[in-house]
Amino acid sequence: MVDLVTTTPGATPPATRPAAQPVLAVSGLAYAYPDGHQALYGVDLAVYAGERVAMLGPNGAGKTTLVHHLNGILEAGRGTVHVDGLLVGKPTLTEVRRRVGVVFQDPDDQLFMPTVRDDVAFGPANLGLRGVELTARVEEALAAVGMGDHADRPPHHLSFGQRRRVAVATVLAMRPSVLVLDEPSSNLDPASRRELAEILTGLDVTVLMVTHDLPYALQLCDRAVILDEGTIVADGATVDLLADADLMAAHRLELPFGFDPVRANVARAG
Ligand SMILES: Nc1ncnc2c1ncn2[C@@H]1O[C@H](COP(=O)(O)OP(=O)(O)OP(=O)(O)O)[C@@H](O)[C@H]1O
Repeated sequence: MVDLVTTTPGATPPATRPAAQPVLAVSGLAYAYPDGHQALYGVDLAVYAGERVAMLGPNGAGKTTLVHHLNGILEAGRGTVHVDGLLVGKPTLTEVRRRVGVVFQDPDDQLFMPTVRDDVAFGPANLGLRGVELTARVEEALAAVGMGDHADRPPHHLSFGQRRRVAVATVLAMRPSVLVLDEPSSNLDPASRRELAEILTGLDVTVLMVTHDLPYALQLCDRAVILDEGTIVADGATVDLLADADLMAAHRLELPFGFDPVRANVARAG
């Protein structure tokens, strides 16, 4: 993108300088499935570098439909999606899919090679990486999710939680601009859930996380949006959204019994 503001080297940028470009910019996005079902009605969302944003919403709200637009699995009916300023569409699909790493709910949708190493190498090898460069990329991604010791195992010999971590590594190996996670805590036992949270908070990557696990959203994401009936109905600090009982009830969002988001947020910050 061309920066139209010129500055003297070393000088403070003028106040008129445009705000940072969002990593992910969704504008007026609407989509109807081929059977005519309207799943999205004009979604606007901007996610900035370094943010971790939770996307909340009841069943059928349109969350998965929205995610499928972020890397071009679905084509926008109306509106646009930009990734790093790049318009998502047929001409940009390869680059968009490198920049938007989607980790699906079921790791078995993502792992299909004989070994963990082969699975993690698959994406970067398709980008043309070979030899030591490819090996280094795979090792870096596996180390990031604590699976370096499992590189030569067949993915189907791993536990579900381990397979989910490898699925995250397959995406990290592409060095994406944004990591999109669909229900990352589903089917994990409490220890695996906690370990994945530690991994995700330790990564230096922008995250958009779709989840029904509201405590997990609070633990991992300072900001949350609520999508309902195909539109974004709230966007703000996760703790504020979760503490708004009327908002939560209006969108069929329920906290676990006894969970106090304000207290949990204080404990998290401390
Ligand atoms: N292939 C399809 N054809 C027609 N309608 C669909 C299709 N897939 C999803 N829908 C409809 O689009 C709407 C949004 O579905 P979507 O899967 O995006 O919701 P969601 O928020 O991800 O739900 P959940 O929390 O249950 O995963 C729903 O009403 C759903 O029935």
